[in-house]
Amino acid sequence: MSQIAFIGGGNMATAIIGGLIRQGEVTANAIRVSDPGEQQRQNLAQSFGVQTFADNLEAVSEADLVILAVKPQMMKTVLEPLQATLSARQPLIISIAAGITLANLEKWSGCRNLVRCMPNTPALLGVGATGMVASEAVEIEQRTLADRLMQATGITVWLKSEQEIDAVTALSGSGPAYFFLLIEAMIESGVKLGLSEETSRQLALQTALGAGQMAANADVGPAELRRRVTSPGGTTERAIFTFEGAHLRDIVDAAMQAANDRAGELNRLLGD
Ligand SMILES: NC(=O)C1=CN([C@@H]2O[C@H](COP(=O)(O)OP(=O)(O)OC[C@H]3O[C@@H](n4cnc5c(N)ncnc54)[C@H](OP(=O)(O)O)[C@@H]3O)[C@@H](O)[C@H]2O)C=CC1
Ligand SMILES: O=C(O)[C@@H]1CCC=N1
Repeated sequence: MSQIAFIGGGNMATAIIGGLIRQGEVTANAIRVSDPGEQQRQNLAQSFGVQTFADNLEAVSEADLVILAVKPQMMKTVLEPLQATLSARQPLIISIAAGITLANLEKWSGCRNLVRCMPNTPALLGVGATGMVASEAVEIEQRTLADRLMQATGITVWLKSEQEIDAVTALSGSGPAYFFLLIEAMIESGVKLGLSEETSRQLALQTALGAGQMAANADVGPAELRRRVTSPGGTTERAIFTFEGAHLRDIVDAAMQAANDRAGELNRLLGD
């Protein structure tokens, strides 16, 4: 592959570029990033040695693969001025934007070879999770290429249909924030119970890490792992009873439904 262009050099682009370079999947001089922020461009150039541009057209002009990493609300505005160049070159396009459908991406870019991905921020550490779906025109070699690129940031899962990607956004795309919220709340409660901020933070973070690693590596499911912590008549039982009494599962369900619905709205807001 000769050149990869990133349109938008923010949080997720940085995470993916970091993964690609760390894994040796792509060399820095094959990566071109466009972003309006001068500071952002400088940071990317300094951290990774990639080529940066203020002008999107310059970034995509020689690219065989274009990764769209701007906010969903910007997508139409960003793609329409690039349409003539993109439709003439027909690069593989990978969009990581929440909500924006393959149909709209095709309409605005003039490209048929499209992959929609939903990564998440742990991609920064190589432990990301990405859901993926491709348009019908995408050839097997292009699917393999997209898969290899995203695997540089963690695991990939190919979805049965595009309809599933909003659910992936609600689960793993936004999901890190749910766990961070729980960690924040646990730290605050630890302090209320008399621990120092530092002790509470240290213990909450290590507990999150340990629980995540156990859940990922155990040969039993999370319900059984929870049961093993919960001594009959003990402390965990009281805490879980409190969570269930406050309908934690319904709260999680409502939150994920809201995230899923918002993904659809982000696409509809941009209209045709
Ligand atoms: N953050 C996350 O956890 C995840 C995000 N995503 C998706 O990734 C995409 C990017 O999100 P994220 O990285 O968080 O957002 P960021 O705001 O960090 O990155 C977007 C970047 O695009 C730049 N930008 C704005 N306008 C243009 C333009 N016209 N041309 C080129 N670049 C432009 C922004 O610059 P400036 O800031 O100056 O406007 C910014 O640096 C979104 O579509 C989001 O849905 C997907 C999965 C997870
Ligand atoms: O909040 C958002 O819209 C993006 C998509 C998934 C995570 N962050």
